[in-house]
Amino acid sequence: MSNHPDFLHEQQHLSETIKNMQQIIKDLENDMDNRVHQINKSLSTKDEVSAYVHSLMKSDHARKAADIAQALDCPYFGRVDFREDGAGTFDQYYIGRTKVAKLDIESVRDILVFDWRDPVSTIFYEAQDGRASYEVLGRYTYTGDVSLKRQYKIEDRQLISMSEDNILSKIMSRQQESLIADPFLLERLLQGAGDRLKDIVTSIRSEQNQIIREPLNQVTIIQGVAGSGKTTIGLHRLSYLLYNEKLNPAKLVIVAPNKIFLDYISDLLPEIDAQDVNQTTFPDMAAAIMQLAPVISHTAPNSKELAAAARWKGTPEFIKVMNIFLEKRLEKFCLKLKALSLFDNQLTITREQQLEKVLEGASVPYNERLQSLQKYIRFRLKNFVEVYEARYKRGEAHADEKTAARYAAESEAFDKKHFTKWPFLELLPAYAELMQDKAAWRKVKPPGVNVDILTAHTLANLESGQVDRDDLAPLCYLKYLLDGFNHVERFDHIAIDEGQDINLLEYLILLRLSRNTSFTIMGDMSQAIHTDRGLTSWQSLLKEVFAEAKCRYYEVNFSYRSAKEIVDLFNKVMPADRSKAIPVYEIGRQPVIEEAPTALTALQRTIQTIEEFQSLGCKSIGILTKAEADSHKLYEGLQAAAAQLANLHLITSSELSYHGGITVAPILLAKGLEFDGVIIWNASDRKFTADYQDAKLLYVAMSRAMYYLHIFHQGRLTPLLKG
Ligand SMILES: Nc1ncnc2c1ncn2[C@@H]1O[C@H](COP(=O)(O)OP(=O)(O)OP(=O)(O)O)[C@@H](O)[C@H]1O
Repeated sequence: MSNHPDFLHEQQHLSETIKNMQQIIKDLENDMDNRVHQINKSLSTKDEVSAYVHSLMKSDHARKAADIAQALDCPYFGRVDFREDGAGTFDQYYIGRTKVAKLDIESVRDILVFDWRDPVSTIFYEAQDGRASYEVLGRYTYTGDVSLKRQYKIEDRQLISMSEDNILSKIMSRQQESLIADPFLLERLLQGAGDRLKDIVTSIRSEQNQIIREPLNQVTIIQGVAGSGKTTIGLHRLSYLLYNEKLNPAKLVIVAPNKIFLDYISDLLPEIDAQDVNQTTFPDMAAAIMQLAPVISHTAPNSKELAAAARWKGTPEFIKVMNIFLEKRLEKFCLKLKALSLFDNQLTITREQQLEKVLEGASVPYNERLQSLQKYIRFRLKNFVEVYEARYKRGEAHADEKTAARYAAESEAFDKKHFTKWPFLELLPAYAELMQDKAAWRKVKPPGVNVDILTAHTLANLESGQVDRDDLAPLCYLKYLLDGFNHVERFDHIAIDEGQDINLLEYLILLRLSRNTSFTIMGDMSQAIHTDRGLTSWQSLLKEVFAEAKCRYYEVNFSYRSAKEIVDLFNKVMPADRSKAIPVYEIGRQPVIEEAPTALTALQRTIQTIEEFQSLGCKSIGILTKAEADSHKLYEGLQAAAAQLANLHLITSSELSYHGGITVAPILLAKGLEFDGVIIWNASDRKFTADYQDAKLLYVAMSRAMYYLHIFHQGRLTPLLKG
């Protein structure tokens, strides 16, 4: 560190860089001033000048100057020395959060600091064993030797420490050795959870870097164990794509599981220049697609039959029922079509002509087919009336004013009457009708689903003015079949977090919103804890939705969140065939499993454990329950029994923001979040049976903890934690 032989040299380099940066800021500002000066002469009015100045301030120069000024405190965090094969000397590349370059770049030396997203920076993240390569524009590859990879800690423009440790190879090869090989990574991992997710640009691992830099127009799937950095990598990937592909952030969207999660990632996005990317949840997206916002009932299915029905509603099989229903509707309409004869039989629109309009085009939405015929008929009528009027105005024989007026009235009357009974379909009534179309259901026969229960439940819901969460996907798809998606925005890239909880039908909808089948999907099949929705495997997604697409599948198994002691315990909960998480650091304190004989003792011990965690330095503590109702009760209990606990919050399905501090939450809603310490309220055998579903829930709960984990059980301990 400070006794490193190069420390002084690096200190000098840092102060020179800072001086140069200040000069660059001045140059950029002077350049802007000069331009204003020049333009002052050529623009005539004050308004024109101020409009120009305004646009200049928003220009690249102004943004660059602001970015560089912001980077002055810590211009870079790494350096890599690289010599391209065939070249004579090693070049030094300093890597930071923002590119710092002179106004006129003549050689690579004029770039003082490379942005972490620049192609060359990949060497810093991936250099191993003295060789590395990077690719530019997906076409040119540069390979060569790396003689040095250095990491710096710089604060307030001062070099605090530096290190040349390259960890990943050590982590991978270590078995019995110490887990911690990289002091910078360790320091970062021990910083604590804080209130929100943080950026990792200074410590991106090689395996993560590869995923971040995958090409844009493909489906990139990241399957990763709990805490492996999926969310973090996915969001850094968006930043990378925005920077390198020059995308418009408004054309990117993050689909997250809930609003709390969006709040949780909200600090990270501006840090990596991705704050303008759209952020949404599937229900919000669905409201925009459906152009209505029905009340969504959030109660989970209360019987096996309803759970099976809810699951089935998310499969592409449902589209078959919709298609049969709509085809029948269309057929009935077509059968009723008759030739039209108007204006003293001078205008005839044959049945064939009408059929041609209705059946034109392969994938035209149902309502659009009817509209297209309606437009055609209206056009023919209007055209006839206008031509007749023109004829009489020109004084042609057999055309007179009175008849022209009669024809105009006939046309108007026809228009008023003819279309009134046409079977245009509105979304919710159509969905209700579909539920009652027994013949369509008979044709499809959903396997393992009791159709009577499914349809009766859905109809009862619709009658009471609400729909289930699981109806959103079929409703969106029905909207697509009825009216198309022209009213909805298309995206250049869609990033989905907790992708295992999105079902196939939802994916098919998202696919229709994507311009180039460009997706980043992050998820963990071991965390698929919804009984009524989600994927059964990534393979099914690849086969049923992305069969035509270019796909890249990654598995990440290092767990950066939880200390080894916690990872070892949550690994045990999962069935043997599931990928195990590999820890990267340990803290020397085992998780505690403790019986609390009564709910009252559990409450008292929970309060003591919170205080103990706080005395150990925990800033964020999660107290997790299996059911949402238990969270409510516990929260009230804590408020009543421990008024001294400051910053205590309850997360519920209707809560929109995450506050940090002490959080009481049902496991389902704590998904994706992390805490310095976690208390599991009751891991008894009655709450968590040996069932796989319960194992996944417990796995999610335990893996929210970074350093400390305390598990209470009222009654016998769950078999999942025994032995
Ligand atoms: N390369 C890294 N350097 C430092 N910290 C990292 C790195 N990768 C991941 N982390 C940290 O690991 C923690 C877990 O990351 P993240 O929440 O993205 O994981 P996840 O796989 O999405 O988790 P889960 O599926 O359990 O919700 C975060 O605190 C993140 O900052």
